[in-house]
Amino acid sequence: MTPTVALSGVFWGPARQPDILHDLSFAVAQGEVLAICGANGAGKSSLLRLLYRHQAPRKGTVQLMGRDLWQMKAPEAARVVAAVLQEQPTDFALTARQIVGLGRLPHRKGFGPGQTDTAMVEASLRRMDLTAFADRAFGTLSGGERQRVMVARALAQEPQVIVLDEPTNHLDIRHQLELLALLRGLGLTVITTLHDLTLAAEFADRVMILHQGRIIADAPPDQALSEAIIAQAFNVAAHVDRSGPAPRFSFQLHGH
Ligand SMILES: Nc1ncnc2c1ncn2[C@@H]1O[C@H](COP(=O)(O)OP(=O)(O)OP(=O)(O)O)[C@@H](O)[C@H]1O
Repeated sequence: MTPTVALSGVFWGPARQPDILHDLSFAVAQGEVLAICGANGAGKSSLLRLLYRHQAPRKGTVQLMGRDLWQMKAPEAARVVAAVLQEQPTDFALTARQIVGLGRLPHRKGFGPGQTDTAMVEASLRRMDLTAFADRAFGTLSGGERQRVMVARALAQEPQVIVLDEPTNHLDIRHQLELLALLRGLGLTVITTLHDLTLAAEFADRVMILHQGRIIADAPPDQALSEAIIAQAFNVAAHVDRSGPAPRFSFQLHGH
């Protein structure tokens, strides 16, 4: 089966500067949940930007559903891949419902929203437990509520792939677990960065570890999140206790 997302020999760097991402090759199957972990500056957000067609690779190819992402027009790519990002470049005066409605733009044919658009927006609001906040201005919502609006907007986009940058930031424990369970339950291909290794271990089918722009592990969580790999990626001494139902990670600075 054609993978949903496939990168082959991808290099990327800012204009006139050296490469930041080096020779990335991997494929993600339909419905797979991939967590990308790594230290600050490892290249996680840069990699995500290649997946939602924000920046083109310097070398190599990024394919969606077997097609080169850069051969697609932007709205076509937006019908396949939705992104939930840290920065929220939205008008704070818009209501939550209006922001979720922006997710329908790649699907709209006529001028105004049709019945399907309205139904999708309402379903996405309900799914993210946002019905009570639907008419509030985005700027008046808490950080966690805003994050849920951004996820609802991505759901309204009806994508096949959802790309998320640290989606659990700002969320309390219950909403973190709920969001990750919901993402798993969608049956979509999910590619997300996660700083929390415990959440990555519990939630992802596969964990990719980036270190200085290179993939140093790409495997099921118990293999990718080994003490040796964590030590290399984060420059700390790591201990993984696998005696319980879920792995427990503890860390120490070297020499302490
Ligand atoms: N447009 C750019 N111009 C210059 N440097 C950039 C640019 N984009 C990214 N970088 C640099 O590339 C490196 C990787 O950045 P990136 O944001 O991808 O890391 P990250 O793994 O997401 O980090 P964090 O965990 O801190 O969010 C960093 O050193 C960053 O400063």
